Amino acid sequence: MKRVLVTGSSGQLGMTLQELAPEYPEMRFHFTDKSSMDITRPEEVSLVFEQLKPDYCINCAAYTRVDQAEKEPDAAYELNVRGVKHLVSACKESNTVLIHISTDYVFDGTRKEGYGPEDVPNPINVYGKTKLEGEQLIQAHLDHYFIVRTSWLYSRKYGHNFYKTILAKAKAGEALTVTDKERGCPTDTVNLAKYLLDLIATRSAEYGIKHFSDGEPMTWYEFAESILNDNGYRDKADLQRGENYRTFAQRPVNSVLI
Ligand SMILES: NC(=O)C1=CN([C@@H]2O[C@H](COP(=O)(O)OP(=O)(O)OC[C@H]3O[C@@H](n4cnc5c(N)ncnc54)[C@H](OP(=O)(O)O)[C@@H]3O)[C@@H](O)[C@H]2O)C=CC1
Ligand SMILES: Cc1cn([C@H]2C[C@H](O)[C@@H](COP(=O)(O)OP(=O)(O)O[C@H]3O[C@@H](C)C(=O)[C@@H](O)[C@H]3O)O2)c(=O)[nH]c1=O
Repeated sequence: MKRVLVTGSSGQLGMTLQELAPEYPEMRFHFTDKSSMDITRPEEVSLVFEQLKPDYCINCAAYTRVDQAEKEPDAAYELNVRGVKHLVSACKESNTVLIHISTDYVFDGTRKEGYGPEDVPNPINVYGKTKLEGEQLIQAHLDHYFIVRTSWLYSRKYGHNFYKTILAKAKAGEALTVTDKERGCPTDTVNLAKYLLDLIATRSAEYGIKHFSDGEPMTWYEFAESILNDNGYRDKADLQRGENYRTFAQRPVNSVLI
């Protein structure tokens, strides 16, 4: 029986893992959120690790507000770098395999082709910079880890994401203007969660950096179109291509993961 500790369990990926957990009876899960294990508090992290002695820790806790991170970089750093540092120390102490989730936004997006795990990151916004620093800490201090970079993550059910924003706006009858200048691969949290749990179940993958997405490159505009189509709103909604939507952070033009 593998003991699996999950952090940030009330986020969209964490909630999806909770939903899928019964399908993996060979694992004993311990789901934590900010109130039961705040990853920025080293003493809380140590205590949970000492009590649980997890074989694996899936880190779903993160600062994910890309625009807001430009205004409060320290808050993003606290969670995505310092929080990760505390997890790294605890994993080292308890001999726990860390499964950490990272992002396509570690790349600058200037390549024409997709980005593979060996490509050199060069983040262009605060969120991406803090996520890259988190990755680097893990690589520097742990031998037994998976850094799984994913992209354009969405859950139809849980949390805040582009999918739910677009659908809510369409349902409210709001006009939608969506950029077609950025390209990436949307990823359903259900598919990512299965990939992560299968890493544990099969124990066949080599440690290191992995890329996981649903593998279908598109622009945000095309993603909005497909969301509306899937939900029967394509004809009813007013969807335009355009750059009117106000953002603070720069985003990679091409962040397709391969
Ligand atoms: N969303 C996306 O499009 C993408 C996400 N990723 C990565 O995937 C991972 C999961 O993302 P996602 O599920 O979307 O993120 P969410 O923002 O949905 O969830 C993050 C969770 O972390 C929790 N959290 C915040 N502060 C702390 C803390 N101090 N200690 C413990 N938990 C805390 C949040 O709780 P609360 O809400 O109470 O603050 C929230 O439940 C992240 O590493 C993210 O960087 C990668 C690519 C794309
Ligand atoms: C909602 C909306 C967004 N946009 C644009 C803004 C931006 O360029 C792009 C995506 O918008 P969002 O702000 O919803 O998504 P964003 O927060 O950039 O999503 C990112 O989140 C982090 C956590 C990741 O790790 C990334 O993989 C990626 O999923 O679409 C529009 O043009 N119109 C709209 O109505």
